[in-house]
Amino acid sequence: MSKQKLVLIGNGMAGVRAVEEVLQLAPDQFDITIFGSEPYPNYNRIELSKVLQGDTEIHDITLNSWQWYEDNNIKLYPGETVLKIDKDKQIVRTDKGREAAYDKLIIATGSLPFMLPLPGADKEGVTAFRDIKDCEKMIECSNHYKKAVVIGGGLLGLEAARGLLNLGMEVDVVHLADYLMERQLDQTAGKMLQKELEKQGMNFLLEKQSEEIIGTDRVEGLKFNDGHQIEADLIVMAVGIRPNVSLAKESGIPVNRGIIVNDYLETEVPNIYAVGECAEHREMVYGLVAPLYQQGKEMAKQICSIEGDGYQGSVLSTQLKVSGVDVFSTGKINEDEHTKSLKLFDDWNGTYKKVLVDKGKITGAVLFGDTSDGNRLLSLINNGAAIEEYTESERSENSGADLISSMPDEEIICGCNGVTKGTIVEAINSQGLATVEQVKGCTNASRSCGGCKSLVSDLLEHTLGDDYTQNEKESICTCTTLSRDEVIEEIKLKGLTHTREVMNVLGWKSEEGCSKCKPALNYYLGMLKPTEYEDEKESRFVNERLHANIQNDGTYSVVPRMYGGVTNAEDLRKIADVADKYEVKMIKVTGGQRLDLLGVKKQDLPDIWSELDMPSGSAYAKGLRTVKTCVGADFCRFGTQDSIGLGIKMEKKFEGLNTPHKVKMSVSACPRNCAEGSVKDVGVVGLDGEFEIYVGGNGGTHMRKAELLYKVKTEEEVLAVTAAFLQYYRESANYLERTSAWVERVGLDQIRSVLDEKQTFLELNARMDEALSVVQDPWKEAIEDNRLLRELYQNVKVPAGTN
Ligand SMILES: Cc1cc2nc3c(=O)[nH]c(=O)nc-3n(C[C@H](O)[C@H](O)[C@H](O)COP(=O)(O)OP(=O)(O)OC[C@H]3O[C@@H](n4cnc5c(N)ncnc54)[C@H](O)[C@@H]3O)c2cc1C
Ligand SMILES: NC(=O)c1ccc[n+]([C@@H]2O[C@H](COP(=O)([O-])OP(=O)(O)OC[C@H]3O[C@@H](n4cnc5c(N)ncnc54)[C@H](O)[C@@H]3O)[C@@H](O)[C@H]2O)c1
Ligand code: SF4
Ligand code: FES
Repeated sequence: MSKQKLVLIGNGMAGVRAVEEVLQLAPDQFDITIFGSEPYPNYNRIELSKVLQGDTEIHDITLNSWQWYEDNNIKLYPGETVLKIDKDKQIVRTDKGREAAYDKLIIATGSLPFMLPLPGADKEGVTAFRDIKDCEKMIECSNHYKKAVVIGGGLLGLEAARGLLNLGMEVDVVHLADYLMERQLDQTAGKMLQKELEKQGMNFLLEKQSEEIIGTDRVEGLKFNDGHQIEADLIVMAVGIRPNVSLAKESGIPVNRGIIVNDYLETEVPNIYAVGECAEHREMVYGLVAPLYQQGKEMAKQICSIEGDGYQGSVLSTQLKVSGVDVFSTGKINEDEHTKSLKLFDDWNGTYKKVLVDKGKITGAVLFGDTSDGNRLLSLINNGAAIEEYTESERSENSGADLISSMPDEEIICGCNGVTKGTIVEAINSQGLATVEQVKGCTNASRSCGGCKSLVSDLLEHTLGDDYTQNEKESICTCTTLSRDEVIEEIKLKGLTHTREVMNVLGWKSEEGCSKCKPALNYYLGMLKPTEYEDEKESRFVNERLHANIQNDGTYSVVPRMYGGVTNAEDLRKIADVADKYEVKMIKVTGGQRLDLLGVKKQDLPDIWSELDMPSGSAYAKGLRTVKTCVGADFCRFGTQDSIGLGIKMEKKFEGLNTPHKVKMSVSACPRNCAEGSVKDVGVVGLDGEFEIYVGGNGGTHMRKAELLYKVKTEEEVLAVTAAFLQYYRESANYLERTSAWVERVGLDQIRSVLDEKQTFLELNARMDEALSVVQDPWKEAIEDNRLLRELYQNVKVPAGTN
């Protein structure tokens, strides 16, 4: 029998999850086709907040890889929009002129951000916050501008505001109501939240009605209806969303606020279903994933002709994803004439709890400061529990393992995916799961907002007991269940030599690997066998492949090496000549004391490197970037040491070294520390007759002050300690883990105990020397190798004199 054709319009979170449900129920029943306007595979929209806040990167938020579509024989048309549904012929038509016939059609077109129709809203610098494109726009803007205004003090607006603060912008939040998140919180919690966020640096303008966006081409300010106005370089509108129903409406499918569906997510047109934010069920339209995933589950049963109870509507719960602030609300949030409430307000500790009760039953809750009871209250509401069930057990006093052990099996651990304690424990026991990542793969718990990760971890600990710590590991990516340590062990044991071989032999789920594991494996293989391993350039991130940082306008930056931040007339002349000849847009002195040629065209890169005839400054590399130096004893009256000389020696020694993440160093010649050693991976500070070596500092988003590792007497000792420290870091850190995170995780005592062992110290130095023995200047290597040039820089002229 030929398969039925299932077509999905909208390659987003709700639609693709529904397809996953269908595949689970009936893997062979359908030929599946998916159309998605966005040019990506299905990604975790929720994590855009974390991308903006700097906690994760865009390439890490994919939910279903390209490979997943292939593995499930799904025809995916990314970047293709369905314009018409012909419900009589059962065909959809796209903007690329494609037609696809369906037996069953799912509409999952999501929502559109609501943009206030203010005069000036079309100016450059005004954006929504809905997709990857918006997120990139804000990140890009933060590189050039200072002042951000977020309109809307709801969940989205506050998460955007936190992200923009992290990106170094000043942030005003403009809100219509008299307290924040008035749709999710009561006034007490809303005001507590405001205080907390003000402490974090946000500025609030409440009860403000925006009237006009000011500026010429680009936004310059925002004006209110009371005449007051504020400056703005960026305006983010986060004032709610509207179901994206135009396609359905124009195709004659009945629509109210959303596309009208019954309990089985069927529209009024035969064989057409709607799910997600575009669907309206019992007059409700939802904007959170938990209800959308419940809808998908019920719809999948119906599509696969499996009897089910149908979707009955959802009790909502929300949690703000801003670090340092715990807020939770569920169900009803404000009292009325039918409700009574239990309230606990602790001004001293900054916690607030309100539980609403209607006819003896719990109907809602608002929690601030301590949200550990959140999921339990949600479960109690869902089960129609009486308030006594909550008050009689004082579980919120407990934490971690105690909290977990007192939970009944039916309590929800992951609100987004509706996964209970019982389901997770069953999966851990029956499938031998040992990590949060594996629980996620098996049950979906923690796959969406990630807010339940610590509960899942507690549950693993509770279920596995002593085995947990031994087993706890995070797999290096979703292509494998193996952790970094296990992969490295297997590479050594089995003598594996190439990334492909590692993936094959170790049973990678995806033959090609992914953007997370490929560069990591390439690094680990190179680190383990520096003299034998041939770097797989295609596995590296684009900047490292091209040896230049790509800029927001598609041009590149060129940073030649200037050891210790010292230059001379000859090098400056070459830089000036190149800048003139290739019309370099800007020459900028970097924070690491280098000269950065900005705005270089890709095809000019090899010529520029050739004409500069200077080594690469590795400003793009996961390796040593710069050694910043102060002027030191030769010129400064406070200087006790030759900081420049030592800095140059360090840079010459470690240049070109591959490390798990970028490494920045500095040398200052006295404790005034002008080269800022406290925020460097390695910061050397000269004292009279000795040097202090500080490690693990970071001046970026995750600020960390470096810690004193050792005091030593000579420059040779500085070089040897730095080599041992960096080699230990190279060998034991996870790929993409900065020294700051690694030192924090491993602990300085452990690092010292390794380096204190004389033999180990010498061995680390020897392995470092081996790694350094194969280092080549990447620019020189590229311009001397025609094949490499053609492969990497297509359309590039090959400089004269190369082979
Ligand atoms: C920054 C941010 C943070 C969030 N945080 C949370 C959170 O913490 N918790 C939570 O529960 N929810 C959160 N949400 C909401 C959650 O992401 C959404 O509820 C969810 O993504 C909705 O899924 P959906 O599939 O209905 O819509 P979407 O994910 O928007 O997917 C719809 C897709 O359909 C495509 N499309 C539309 N029309 C067509 C067409 N004609 N042809 C082809 N393709 C089309 C769109 O381009 C889009 O890719 C957040 C949202 C944002 C923006
Ligand atoms: N952590 C989470 O769960 C999370 C995070 C982000 C987004 N989301 C979801 O994304 C969707 C969009 O979020 P949202 O915050 O935009 O929607 P929202 O409707 O929850 O909040 C919008 C806020 O903007 C305010 N507002 C409306 N008009 C305004 C105006 N003219 N000036 C100033 N303020 C105005 C409203 O008072 C409201 O508080 C929602 O469905 C939300 O649930 C959820
Ligand atoms: S760190 Fe000390 S020696 Fe170096 S420039 Fe500053 S004051 Fe002078
Ligand atoms: S609660 Fe959001 S992923 Fe579990």
